[in-house]
This record gives sequence, structure tokens and C-alpha cells, in this order.
Amino acid sequence: MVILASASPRRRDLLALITPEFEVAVSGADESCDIADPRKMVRFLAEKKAASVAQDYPDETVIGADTVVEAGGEVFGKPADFEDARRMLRALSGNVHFVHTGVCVTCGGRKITEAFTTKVFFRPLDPQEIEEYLAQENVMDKAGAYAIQGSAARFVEGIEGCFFNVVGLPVSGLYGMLKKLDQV
Ligand SMILES: Cc1cn([C@H]2C[C@H](O)[C@@H](COP(=O)(O)OP(=O)(O)OP(=O)(O)O)O2)c(=O)[nH]c1=O
Repeated sequence: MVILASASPRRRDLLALITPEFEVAVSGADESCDIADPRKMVRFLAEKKAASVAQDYPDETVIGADTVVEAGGEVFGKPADFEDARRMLRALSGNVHFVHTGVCVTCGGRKITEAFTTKVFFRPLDPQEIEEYLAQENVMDKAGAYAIQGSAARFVEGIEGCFFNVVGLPVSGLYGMLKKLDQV
């Protein structure tokens, strides 16, 4: 059985594109981390989430993931509050940023961890549209304070890399990891 160690409804929908049958177990792992390098950070946190659920399901295939946004040398997780969200969107406006998702799959003592990166180009946003967007969409549970799958789509001029990685789970990358472990 495959177990998704995640409370994210987006990750649930994306994993369903790979396998129709899986269970969800929410990881109690705390997400604090003092690693500065974002790709190392997301790998570490993905491993932590998978490991905390694998304790209860040692013989199952457990998937953990973590997503952050890297912009101009800063790393953005989920915003702490509205002001933080505003600050993130202002930093992303008219700039290129990177979305990194770490994925860890554990399976009966075996473990694979990878980081996937997508480059995202935002057009310049005026302060009013940032306010309108923040009033309209719940961004508090989104890394970088936006959802590419929602109305922030209109901010995005283009991407390089996996779209689904930005939404929280690199579908083809995860498929490859599960295949290596003979789980698909
Ligand atoms: C950039 C971006 C992020 N996100 C989401 C994906 C992740 O759910 C979230 C980043 O937070 P995470 O801490 O990676 O994940 P989570 O807390 O939602 O879920 P869990 O730890 O239980 O697995 O941001 C989008 O949905 N769309 C986007 O465009």
C-alpha cells in the first residue's frame, strides 16, 4: 500500500494521477529547519515527513514532500501573515523565481530522496492587483503566497520545468522514483 504523508489536498489529487489506491496519513513532523540551501532543505523536510509516518507503517511505501520558493536569494515557505504574503508577492513581481519540491519515498528499509526545481517567470504586478489577489485567494497554506493552479495563473508568463512540481508534487519525477522501487 502507498501512503501519502501529507495534509495537502493538492498532493492528494496529484498522487491520484499515478495510483488510484493510496492512503493519507498526516505527518506530525515539525517543519522547522536551519538548512540554508533550499534544495537541501526540501529534501531534509521531505525525509522528516516520510520518516515520521513510516514509524507507524514500516512495511508500506511512504511518500513525503516539501515545497519552497526561492527568490533573489531568499527562501519563502508559507507566509506567516498577510503582511508576509504581500512582501513575498512584491518580491516575485516582475522577477524570476524557483520552486523546489523535495520528495522522499521510503519502502521497507529502502529510501530515495530527490529535489525537483521549476523556474517561474512572473510579470510585473501592480500593488492593487496584489491586494485584490490576497483578498480573493487563500494563500496562507501556499509556499511563496500564490497558487499557480488558481488565479495567480494570470501572473505567470512562463515556466521551465514541471508544472505539477510547483503545485506540490512532481508527478513524472515521483513516478520515476516509485518505479525505481518497483512500486508502480
Ligand atoms: C508555489 C505553490 C505552492 N503550493 C502549495 C503546495 C504545498 O501544499 C504548499 C507548500 O507547503 P508544504 O509545507 O510543502 O506542504 P503542506 O504543509 O501544504 O502539506 P504537508 O506538509 O502536509 O505535505 O504550497 C501550491 O499549491 N501552488 C503553488 O503555486
